[in-house]
Amino acid sequence: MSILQIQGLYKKFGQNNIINGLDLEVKENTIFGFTGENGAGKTTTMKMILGFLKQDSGVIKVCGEEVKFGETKTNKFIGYLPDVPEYYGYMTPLEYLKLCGEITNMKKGDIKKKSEELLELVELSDYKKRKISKFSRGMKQRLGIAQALLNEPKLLICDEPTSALDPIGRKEILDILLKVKERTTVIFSTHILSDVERICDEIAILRDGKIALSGELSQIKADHMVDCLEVGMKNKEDFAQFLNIVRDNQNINEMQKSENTIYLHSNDIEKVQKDVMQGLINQNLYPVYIKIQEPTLERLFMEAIK
Ligand SMILES: Nc1ncnc2c1ncn2[C@@H]1O[C@H](COP(=O)(O)OP(=O)(O)OP(=O)(O)O)[C@@H](O)[C@H]1O
Repeated sequence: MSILQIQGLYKKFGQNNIINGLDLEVKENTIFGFTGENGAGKTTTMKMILGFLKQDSGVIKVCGEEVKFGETKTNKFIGYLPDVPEYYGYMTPLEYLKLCGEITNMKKGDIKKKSEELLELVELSDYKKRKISKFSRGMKQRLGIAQALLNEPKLLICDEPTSALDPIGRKEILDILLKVKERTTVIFSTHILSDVERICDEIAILRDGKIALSGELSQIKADHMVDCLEVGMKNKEDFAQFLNIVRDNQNINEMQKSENTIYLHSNDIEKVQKDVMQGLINQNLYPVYIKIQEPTLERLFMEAIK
């Protein structure tokens, strides 16, 4: 089932077409990486999904219900983590979550139970009675995730949750989002492609106000296989013997070597793969691995935004 559907979305600021015919679909229980260059319009799109900003035209549906600007009806399905969450620094996480629960009319008993459970999930249980003003940025982001999950949303929208964090803080957030996937769908906007590669099942790359590339990350990679076969050999001796197999292959355009690994480039990579396998069998040689290289997300991104 689709949690989010966007069709023909347009948004101008002055004379600038920021969102220009955007179509998007996010399936249930995925982590969806929404990426694009700085200023591509990611935050603008999210604000329209939340009904905070009015689109010029187009339809946005969350859990099948149409989003209407200024109305918060569809936001009952959504938990939102802004890029820089704001807090009352004098409060503790427990007090803050209690306040959020009361504002949204949760039952008293539920607030307490849910707060404890979520603080455990985001690994802040040991800090639940400390003042938020003393928290690091990463801890504030983690508390933001707990807050966004308080009402058990069907969709969690995170706007650049890792951008301002160091590698440890980033890993903590990514690990939490992976755990969160069991209970909700996550849209994760970022321009940090390695983060997308680490946790996202599906991606969309925004370019010129519309989607330049989207789909399952593994499928996109499979569709954009690089014309390069990578073969790893056990040791120098096997590597030298392997070189004799490929040295005179007319289908190989270029060879690169690194330690006991060789990269074979060709316009007919399947033919080279067959020749290499046959050669290995004939010579009774066993590679450590042999694979057609996958493109990196960075390469796909650069191609998509060209
Ligand atoms: N209220 C506004 N008025 C005028 N222009 C705006 C407004 N909000 C955003 N913009 C412009 O729209 C474009 C898209 O901005 P947006 O913040 O959506 O991009 P983004 O993809 O989230 O970028 P970043 O990764 O830098 O956060 C930018 O050029 C921005 O300056």
